[in-house]
Amino acid sequence: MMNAVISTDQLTMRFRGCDALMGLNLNVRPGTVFALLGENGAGKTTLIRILTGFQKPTSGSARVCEFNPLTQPLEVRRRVGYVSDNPTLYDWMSVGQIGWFTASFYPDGFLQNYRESILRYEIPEDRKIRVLSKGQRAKVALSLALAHDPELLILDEPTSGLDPMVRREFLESMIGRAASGRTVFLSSHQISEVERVADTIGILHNGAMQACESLNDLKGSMTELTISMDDSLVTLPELPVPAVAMLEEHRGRQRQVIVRNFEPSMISAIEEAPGVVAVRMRSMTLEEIFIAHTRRGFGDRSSPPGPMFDLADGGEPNGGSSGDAVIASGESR
Ligand SMILES: Nc1ncnc2c1ncn2[C@@H]1O[C@H](COP(=O)(O)OP(=O)(O)OP(=O)(O)O)[C@@H](O)[C@H]1O
Repeated sequence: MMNAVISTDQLTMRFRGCDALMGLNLNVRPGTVFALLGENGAGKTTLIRILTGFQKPTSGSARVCEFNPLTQPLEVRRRVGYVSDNPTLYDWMSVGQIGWFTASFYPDGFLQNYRESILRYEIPEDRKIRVLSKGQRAKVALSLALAHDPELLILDEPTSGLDPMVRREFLESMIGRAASGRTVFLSSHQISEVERVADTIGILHNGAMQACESLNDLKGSMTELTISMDDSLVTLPELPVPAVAMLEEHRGRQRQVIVRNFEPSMISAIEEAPGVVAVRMRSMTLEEIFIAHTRRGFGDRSSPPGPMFDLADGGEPNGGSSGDAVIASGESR
């Protein structure tokens, strides 16, 4: 079995006036549902276009199913099903014709799988693509991408256009694919949906991977502490090793600190520090973790002295931070 279905080495994509990807190192293991999360413009589509051979990177390299998408695009496409965020289908064909046409590029079994999928989605085969609703087009695109039962399914915003019921069923079917050893790599803005199905999460921000780990590890490693101090000017106590403060906000005498590697047993050490009145800890949802990772200043606190955020001053850093921070190495691990 291969070690990584997708691997990238220092993958960099520079457009004129824009660094879309900045030295990305990524490994996606087989049999996983990997969710790539990122804000608008984070570089998700650029990464997917490189992985599918549609875009040549400025530097660095990528391998998909052990092939180079640039020099071995056919090998890659044979093994990969891909649905872009804006699938282009031949509008003048009917739903049946496009299946028949696409089947000619794939081994036997494609057409039968496609027709079964279309039937399940209740789309008439004789309907022209051009008159389909957005959701029906998405269903046709998904049916085409899945009909050759690909080793790797790459989906860019797969559920946009699908109604909630179909979205849920579709995403849950991805868990079954992963259980059978196939891999699903999807980019999404729908964090709560992703949380139900993904086992590994990558958070991309300004072209750099801020976090890349299993959902359980990511959720288990991040904690929000609310520390009440007896004076708003007292500095926060040092956190016990290996806890690291990643982001800190002031609200008068209260500090909200997002901490990596915090253990409940550390609370008493903080409570005993000078100036500390009370400490509360709370685990974070994936959505909160995502928002924290994409905030200005995240990670700056991991290399003290970090900037302080004062909400009373409109949330702007007053510690002199410039630009966006990255955690530790700034790479996926
Ligand atoms: N062909 C191009 N020429 C110039 N800039 C580009 C090009 N393609 C992408 N970019 C820029 O690269 C950055 C990343 O874009 P990308 O489409 O990868 O983001 P994304 O994470 O997929 O965003 P969204 O969630 O909005 O789809 C953006 O700043 C975008 O403007």
